[in-house]
Amino acid sequence: MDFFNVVSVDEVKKILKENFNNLCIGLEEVSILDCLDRILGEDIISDINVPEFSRSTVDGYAIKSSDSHGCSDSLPSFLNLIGEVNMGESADIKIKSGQAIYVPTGGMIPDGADSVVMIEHVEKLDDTTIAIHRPLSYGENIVYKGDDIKKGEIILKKGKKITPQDIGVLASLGVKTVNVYKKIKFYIISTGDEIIDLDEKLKLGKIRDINGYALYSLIKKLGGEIVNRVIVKDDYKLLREEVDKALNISNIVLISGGSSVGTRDFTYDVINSFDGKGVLVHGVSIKPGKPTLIGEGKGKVIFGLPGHPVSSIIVFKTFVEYLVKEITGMKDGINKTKAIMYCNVHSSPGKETYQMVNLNEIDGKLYAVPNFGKSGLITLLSKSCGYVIIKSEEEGLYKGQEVDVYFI
Ligand SMILES: Nc1nc2c(c(=O)[nH]1)N[C@H]1C(S)=C(S)[C@@H](COP(=O)(O)OP(=O)(O)OC[C@H]3O[C@@H](n4cnc5c(N)ncnc54)[C@H](O)[C@@H]3O)O[C@H]1N2
Ligand code: MOO
Repeated sequence: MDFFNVVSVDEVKKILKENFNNLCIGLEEVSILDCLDRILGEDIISDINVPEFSRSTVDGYAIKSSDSHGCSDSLPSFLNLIGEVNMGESADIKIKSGQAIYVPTGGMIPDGADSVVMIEHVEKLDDTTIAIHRPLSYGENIVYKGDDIKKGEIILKKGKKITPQDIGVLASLGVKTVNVYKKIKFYIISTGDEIIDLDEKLKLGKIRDINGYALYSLIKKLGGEIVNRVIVKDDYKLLREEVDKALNISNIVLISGGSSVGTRDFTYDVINSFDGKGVLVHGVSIKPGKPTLIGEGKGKVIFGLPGHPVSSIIVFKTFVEYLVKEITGMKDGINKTKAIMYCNVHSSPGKETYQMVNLNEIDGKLYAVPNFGKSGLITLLSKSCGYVIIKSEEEGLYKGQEVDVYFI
């Protein structure tokens, strides 16, 4: 007998996409100094070329490269030095064949020049004559106008998680503020008569709130905002009151514990008690994490995460992160690596199994070494760097098989 109406991981993702993809969180304008790790809410299109003028990458003499062709130590090219370009100023001087102009690193390349010979490769014979001993190719030591960024180019795409180097790009364009997605507001509720907070005295039968703190940190890492973190007793009325409050001030409510079908598991009934679609998912063919609940109330998302710490974290990573990425179009780069299975691992067919692993480098090859343990043990995760996913139709993974290791 099964009290759950179990659906697959892919079905859950489909349900999330269909029901919450349009969850409106809106955009806000922030200074580029405050936009690190935020999700860009607009394409950034350059309205200038960067650089706006061709620049020298060395201290040297701007010349026509053809004037250096064929020269050597024994047969130098002699050029007429006609002036210099000042840093930060326009080079309103033009060179012809047989002429050279001094240019500092970053200085503007004068019209007519197509290369810069470094001062170490030049012999200055007098104030108006230099000798070049090695030939230069066309474009040598020059960054051309628009080489970095072209006018009209989409240089940063909507959905990108903004990095320090992106902020450098924005500065190069003279962009002072950008539109980013507002931080998704999360409300974390840990339920259970046995759960106590860190400052309470630990008595037999009680355990500390692990999930509240781990979820708090996962949300921060994901770029969300935590509006509140509370512990609520196993009491329908108290839990309903707290969720009601949460739905009014957050976008996503996370309730950990009480998601199963025990006599003191109230999350299911609480989710169904609000205006809205109520429970959409109760039970996922995933291990750990089977008793997961997902629902909608007052237009907001409610996740009932299983109480066991490993399960709640895996479910967060699998579904909450997925939803946040769907809503914001967030692309945050590579979060996995290829490795070789160190040994055989069995799974529970019919369930997508998340097997914790560590990465070990042996003879230059990266191995995924499994860590075994129960989903109630938080150290199973802290001792692991990630997990491998065994699909529900597979019976396990084989020693030597190539796998993807997802970082936690
Ligand atoms: N009859 C069945 N019982 C259970 C099933 C099942 O299929 N049939 N599934 C088991 C699985 S798998 C899990 S996971 C748990 C999930 O149950 P709940 O979500 O209702 O969680 P609780 O019963 O409240 O707690 C489970 C466990 O986790 C500890 N816990 C809860 N919250 C926290 C927290 N914030 N920090 C640290 N630890 C927490 C709690 O003390 C329990 O030990 O259901 C199984 N049962
Ligand atoms: O699935 Mo439970 O979530 O194994 O511990």
